Amino acid sequence: MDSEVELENGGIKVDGELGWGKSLPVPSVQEMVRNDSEFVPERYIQESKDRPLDSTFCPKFNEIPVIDLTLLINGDEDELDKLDFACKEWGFFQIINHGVPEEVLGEMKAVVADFFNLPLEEKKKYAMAENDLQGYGQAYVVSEDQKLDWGDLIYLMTSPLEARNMKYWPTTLSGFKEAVEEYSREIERVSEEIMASVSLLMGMDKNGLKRLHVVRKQSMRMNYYPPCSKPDLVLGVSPHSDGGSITLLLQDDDITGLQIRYKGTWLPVKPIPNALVVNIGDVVEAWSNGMYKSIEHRAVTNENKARMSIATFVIPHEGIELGPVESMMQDQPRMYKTMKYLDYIIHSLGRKMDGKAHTNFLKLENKS
Ligand SMILES: O=C(O)CCC(=O)C(=O)O
Ligand SMILES: [Fe+2]
Repeated sequence: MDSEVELENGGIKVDGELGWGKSLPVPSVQEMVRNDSEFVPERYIQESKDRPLDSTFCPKFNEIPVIDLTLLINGDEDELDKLDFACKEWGFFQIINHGVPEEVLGEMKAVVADFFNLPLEEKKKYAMAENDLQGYGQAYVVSEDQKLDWGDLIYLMTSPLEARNMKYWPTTLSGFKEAVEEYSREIERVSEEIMASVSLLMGMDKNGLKRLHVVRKQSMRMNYYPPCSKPDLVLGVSPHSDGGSITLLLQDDDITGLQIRYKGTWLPVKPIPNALVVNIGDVVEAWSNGMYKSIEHRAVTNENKARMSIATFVIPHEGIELGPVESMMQDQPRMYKTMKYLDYIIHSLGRKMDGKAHTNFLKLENKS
């Protein structure tokens, strides 16, 4: 099948290929800052309502739950209850005792830093092509006058092997491929453990979520946020929710940048060294009939220091029919439609991220 689908952003999706959308080319923020560390062009200055509030305005420093993965694996009921609460109330939690060796985390951060430290000409060899979201560049840029994020990224499909496009992998960079592969395997194990517990909580056997994916895919978005002379006016990543099933984020230990929308206010997620931040994506929100929420989040920048983060997305096969599972419709009515996941991806990728707006597409009318 190779029917073409026109995207709102002007890209063309050919069914059966991986190019699901495209993002317009934008300048490298890192390069801009290297040339002039003071200047912030108009295109990066957010409308007043979207600007990060000064952190001293944050009403209360609530902390997202911390889950001990080893306890969870050992069948600890209290930890499972904590996970249930974390998924319902927060959609976000940090995991500790996850068993990923510190060296693997360290290597991963080091190769990502090495990549962004390459000269621009070198990085451009891995630039996103037309009609592709993999590679070095930006995501969700669909018009010339939309506000831009203060960051650069490289996005790669990491698993399964056939989904990789090695032309975007900086394989000449010593140790990059090895570090990504090792980290990818570890994250796969950790995500399976989390999904096994979430499956139980959703009234399925522990392989329930695994089966629903049909084929589990994994991709990584490696973000680099240069320092910004006006951090109160820009955003590193605009508000969005993640379109996969779950996301596992590795972030710098010493710089707070990630914020989640919690009861209408933006709360910072304070890094715990060597922990992973996990969040529920749109797919689990739909499967759980809205019980577990895919929470809106964003990243802010820092005046003095660059920040890096590595988001690993677990994604089901694009051919699945996405909709609530039976066990989640016993005590409450169906809140979400059933739709082909590919149609949802095309819908989400074809527009600028606007918080959670795109997930309304998944909901039945009049259900919010
Ligand atoms: O940098 C961060 O903390 C957030 C990144 C993120 O949300 C993403 O890549 O989807
Ligand atoms: Fe995200």
